[in-house]
Amino acid sequence: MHPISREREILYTVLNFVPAIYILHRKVLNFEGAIVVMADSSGFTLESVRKSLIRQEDTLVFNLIERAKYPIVPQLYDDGNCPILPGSSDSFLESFVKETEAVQAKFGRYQSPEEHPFFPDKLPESLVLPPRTTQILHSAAASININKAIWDIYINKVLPLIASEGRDDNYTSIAGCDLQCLQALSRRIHYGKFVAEVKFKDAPEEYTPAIQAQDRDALMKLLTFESVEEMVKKRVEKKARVFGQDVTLDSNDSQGNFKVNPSVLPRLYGEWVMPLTKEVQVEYLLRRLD
Ligand SMILES: C=C(O[C@@H]1C=C(C(=O)O)C=C[C@H]1O)C(=O)O
Repeated sequence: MHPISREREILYTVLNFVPAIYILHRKVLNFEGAIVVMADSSGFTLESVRKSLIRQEDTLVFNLIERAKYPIVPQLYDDGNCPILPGSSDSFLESFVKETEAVQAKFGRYQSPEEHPFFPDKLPESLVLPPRTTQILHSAAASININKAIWDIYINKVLPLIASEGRDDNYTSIAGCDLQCLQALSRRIHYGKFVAEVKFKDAPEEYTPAIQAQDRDALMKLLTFESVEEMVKKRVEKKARVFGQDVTLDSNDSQGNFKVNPSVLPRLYGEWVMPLTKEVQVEYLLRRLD
């Protein structure tokens, strides 16, 4: 055995303590969970928030188009009934999402206040240092996660609108598409926290009495803009037409063939995405003065 030098010994001792120093640093500075932060609050306006929601429409429409390539394969969604996942009481998709979230948690995904896990229990600690950002949201934002409802709606209502039952052995590719859709829906709907914060900041005198009275209906009325919602529905239908057409070198593309029926999009937004976004807004506002 080579005798190790005094310098090396010191170095090894320090390295041994690195994980402990890191954890201590996170606890002391209260970075645990890194809930409510953003790069810079100066550009945080209702306009910038709406711009983000518009860009997120593109993501969601593209992800639905990708998912529509595949059928609905029941073995992916039935608990404990997956022929290639013996011994698991979860469905293939649940297992896939849990394991993927664990990896992404380690790489800091849930340090972002825009991201919410579907299976928050027992997620591993992040290995990544939290970003150095400014706090935008009230700390109560961290307690709002409606992914259970989003999961149920996606599997039971949305999927049947864009695909039908069939056989396909590409389980992992299909589950990957499902995860993309679920994450895009979750990000869009929970973005309601930012919408609510900017609306509150713009008019605290209007929102405060309704918050103090814990009046959900009054809050819902204050934050709803029907004309904006109508525009959103028209725009997402158009996006499904434009993004989902068959592109050829002929002059008249598509001929009415779309990868996702464009009428699904206004329905998705009108029945689920916007109502849930508003639900998140109300939940956030109810806690805004805690
Ligand atoms: C997001 C907003 O708040 C509400 C929710 C909307 C949505 O989810 O797209 C649209 C209009 C509002 O009724 C907004 O005002 O932009």
